[in-house]
Amino acid sequence: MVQIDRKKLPSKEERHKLFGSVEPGERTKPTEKKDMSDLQNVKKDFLFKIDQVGIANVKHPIQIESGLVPKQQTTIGNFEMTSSIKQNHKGTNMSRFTELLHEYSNGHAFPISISKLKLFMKHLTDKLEQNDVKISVTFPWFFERKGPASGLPGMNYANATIEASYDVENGYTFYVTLDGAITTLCPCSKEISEYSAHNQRGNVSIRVLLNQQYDEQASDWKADLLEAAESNASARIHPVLKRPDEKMVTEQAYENPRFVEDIVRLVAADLYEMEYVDQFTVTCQNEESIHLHDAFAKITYDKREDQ
Ligand SMILES: Nc1nc2c(ncn2[C@@H]2O[C@H](COP(=O)(O)OP(=O)(O)OP(=O)(O)O)[C@@H](O)[C@H]2O)c(=O)[nH]1
Repeated sequence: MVQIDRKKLPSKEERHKLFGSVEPGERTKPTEKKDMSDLQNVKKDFLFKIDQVGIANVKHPIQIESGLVPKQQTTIGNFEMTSSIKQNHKGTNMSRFTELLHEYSNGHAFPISISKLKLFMKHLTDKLEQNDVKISVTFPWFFERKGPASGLPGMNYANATIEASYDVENGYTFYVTLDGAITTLCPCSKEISEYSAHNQRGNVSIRVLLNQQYDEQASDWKADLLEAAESNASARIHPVLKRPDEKMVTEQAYENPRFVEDIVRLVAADLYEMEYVDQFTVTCQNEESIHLHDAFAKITYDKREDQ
C-alpha cells in the first residue's frame, strides 16, 4: 500500500481564528427574558392599524386526507400566517405562530383539515391576543392515476391551497383552490384542417368559497375540484401510458375538442351544481403548441346573488 503524507492542520478553533473569528466582546445587555425590553408590546399611537402582519413562506410538513388513493399522505405545506394589529400596538409576537404550529404537529406533521384549522385559528387568535387570524397554506397533493387501457398506475399531483380566516365577530371563512393540468385539443384546428388538430397542456385553477354544507367526512374538495377540471377536458393527464393507453387518450381528445372558453364554462356549470360551493373563480390557461403565448379565460360567479 502507498503511504500518503497527510498535512498536519491547525485545530478547528485555530482555523476559525485564522479565518477571522475573534473573542466575544463585553456583554452589557440582559440575557434573562424577564429583564429584556419588549419592543413588540410597546403601546403608543403608531399612526395606522395594520391589516395583516405575521410570517410568510414557512415550509412545514403537513398530513392530509384524500378522497383518492393514497387516502393519507404527508406533504410539504407553504404557510402564510397573519393577524391584524391595532393602531396603538407596536408589533406582533412572531415566534408564537411557529410555536403553535409545532405544538399542533405532534413533532411530525400539521394535520390539515377544516376542523383542525378552526381549532388552530381560534387558539392562535387567543395566543396572539388579537381579534382575527388568516392562514394560507399551499401544498402539492398527490394522487394515483391509472392508464385508461392498461390500468398501470403512476403518481400525479395538483397544487392545492387553503385560505382560512377567523375573526371573533364573523367566525370562520374557507376559500380553497385547486390548480390542475389537463389536455385540450383545439376545436378550430380540428374544424378547418384536413387531418389532425393541434393540442395544448391546459392549467385549470378553481377557487371556491365553501359554505356550511361542506362536510369533510363525506367529501374531499380536492378530489371534487379535480374531477370538475378533468371531466370537462379533452383528455386527462397520465403519468404512465402504454400504446393502447396513448391511442385511447389521443382519440378521446379528438372526440372532445375544447377552447379555453369551453373549459371555464363547463367547469363553472359543475361548480354551480355543487351544493357546498357559494362562490367560485375558474381560470384556464393553455400552453399553446403553435404559439409562444398562452390562451386564457376566467369566470367569477357568486351563486348567492341568484337568490
Ligand atoms: N414584530 C416583529 N417581530 C420580528 C420582526 N422581525 C423578526 N421578528 C421576530 O421577533 C421574534 C421575537 O419576538 P417575540 O416572538 O415577540 O418573542 P417574545 O416576546 O420573547 O415572545 P412571547 O414570550 O411569546 O411574548 C423572533 O421570532 C423574530 O423572528 C419584525 O419585523 N416584526
